[in-house]
Order: sequence, then C-alpha cells, then structure tokens
Amino acid sequence: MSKARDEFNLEDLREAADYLANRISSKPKLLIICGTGLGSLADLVENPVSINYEEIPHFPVSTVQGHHGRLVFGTLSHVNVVCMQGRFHYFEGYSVREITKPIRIMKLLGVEGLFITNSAGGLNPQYKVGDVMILKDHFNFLSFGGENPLRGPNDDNFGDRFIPTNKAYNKKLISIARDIAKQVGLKSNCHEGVYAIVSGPNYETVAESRALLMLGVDAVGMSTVPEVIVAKHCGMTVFGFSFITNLCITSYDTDHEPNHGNILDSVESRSVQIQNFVIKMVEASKDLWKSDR
Ligand SMILES: O=P(O)(O)O[C@H]1O[C@H](CO)[C@@H](O)[C@H]1O
Ligand code: HPA
Repeated sequence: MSKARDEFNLEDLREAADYLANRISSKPKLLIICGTGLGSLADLVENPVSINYEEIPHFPVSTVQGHHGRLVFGTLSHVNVVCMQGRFHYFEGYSVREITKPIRIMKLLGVEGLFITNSAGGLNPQYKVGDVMILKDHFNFLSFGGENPLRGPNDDNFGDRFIPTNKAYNKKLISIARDIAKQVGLKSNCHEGVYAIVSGPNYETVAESRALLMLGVDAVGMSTVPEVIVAKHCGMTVFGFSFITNLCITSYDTDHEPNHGNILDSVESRSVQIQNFVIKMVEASKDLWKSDR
C-alpha cells in the first residue's frame, strides 16, 4: 500500500513559499490570522497584494462562510504583514497538519510573529457577547485524542521533537494588549483567559459546556490551537485573542440555540474597536518585527 504524502513535505512547502516570494515585493514579518467574521482586519493593510488560496501550490482552500480564502500582503503601522483572510478547521475534513501548513510556509518566507484571532463561545460567567478574551493559555482537546500537528516525522529544519507550550502566548504582548484594550474603549469588555479547541462542527451540549467550565476553560472554539503549536515549534512569537460571539448554554431551561449567522452578526457590531485594537498592537510591538532584524 502506498504511503500518503506528508502534509509537511518540505519540497511542497518550499514550492508554495517560492511562489509567494515571486508575487510580492517585500517579505512579511508578521502573520495575522483572521477568525470567523474578523476578515475585515485585512482591510487595514496598506498597499495590499491579494492572492487567492486556489492560486498557491499545495495550499488548502477555505470552505466556511465568513472566510474569504485569500492572503493579503502589505504594511500595517510600517510593519510588513500578511493576513490570512480565512483559516482552515479540522471539521472541514482537513488533518491538523494540513490546517497548519500555512504557518510553515510563512516561516519559510521569513515570518517571525503570529497574531491569531478567533470567534468563540463564552463559558466564564463574567463574559458577555461582544467581549474580547486575550489568550493566556489553551486546552488542546484534539491532542488529548492524539490529533497533534507535530505527530509524525519531526523536521529539524523547523524545530525540536519535544517542545514546551506552557509559555505559548507572549507575556509582553499580553501586557501591551491590556493597556491597548483600555485605549480603544474595551477596558470593561476585555479579559484574559483559557481557550479550548473542540473538533466541532456542532456546538456544545449542555453537559459538554458544564464540563469545560469545570476544567477551567473560559472560551471554546474550533480552531487556533493547532496553528499556535506549529508556530511555537518553529520559534514564532505568538499573541492571540478571541471575540466572544455567543454564550455557551449551561442550562436546560432555555430555548436559545447558538447559530453561525448570529455569530457573524455579533462580530460586525464591534469591528471598528477590534480593528483599532489590532492596529495599535502592531504599532506597539513593531520593534519585534523590524524588517532589518
Ligand atoms: O475559530 P474561528 O475560525 O474564528 O471560527 C469559529 O466560529 C465557527 C463557528 O461559528 C467555528 O469555525 C469556530 O471555530
Ligand atoms: N462553541 C464552539 N465554537 C464556537 C462557538 C461555540 O459556542 N462560538 C463560536 N465558535
């Protein structure tokens, strides 16, 4: 029986990175992944060059409503950035290695930092719809079931076989984010918490939401963690936040049900504040991403 080609095959990753390098005039230092409904973050990019995922060799394609499926290269606060307007999820049928392929391609292009965003359901009883949660840690339920993107042959070109993840989210960037949240008017709507990935695509049962809460999870979604693990493996500096689009249901006495349409609408309501938050985060951290470093 023939063995399937490894999604992290270096030749394929290099082919994709070389293709992108030939289409852009300056290489990015910072990758911004736009979560569900947060694609308008890419509208902030100056002198944009957009490349559809379909055009890039070996790149996966987006299948979820609210994810455009293109890379937007350009500058933000004088930093060379690339936005992924659309990400990949395990529930779409992709393996966790396929989901995280873009991280390795960007590393080959010279990216040193990752700003990762997502839409998530709030579990912490203090959270409200429209709040922001800065990620201080995560809980990888996929990995508990063996679905870790680093499972399989380790490529030493990128990083070591065994890596720590207890400091996955950069503390300095978290502290900067605290101040910036106040500046953009998010003070009482901004929290620091633990994000958990579940496979989806169904939203949680009452029993599942209650269990997640007991385990110390503040917000739950279906993304982000695989990308963060692969970014840490290849030495990137990571900052992440969740936009709380709905509250997880922990009571049997309600008729309410979460749905993706409402989730997209709730992001819309705060998009300007979120954009300002991201612009100021890039501005405040720009010494980390200087192009001549
Ligand atoms: O994590 P992002 O891509 O922001 O999207 C979140 O929103 C979708 C569910 O409404 C799921 O895909 C979940 O992961
Ligand atoms: N659960 C899981 N994923 C999500 C949710 C949720 O409530 N909201 C947005 N993404």
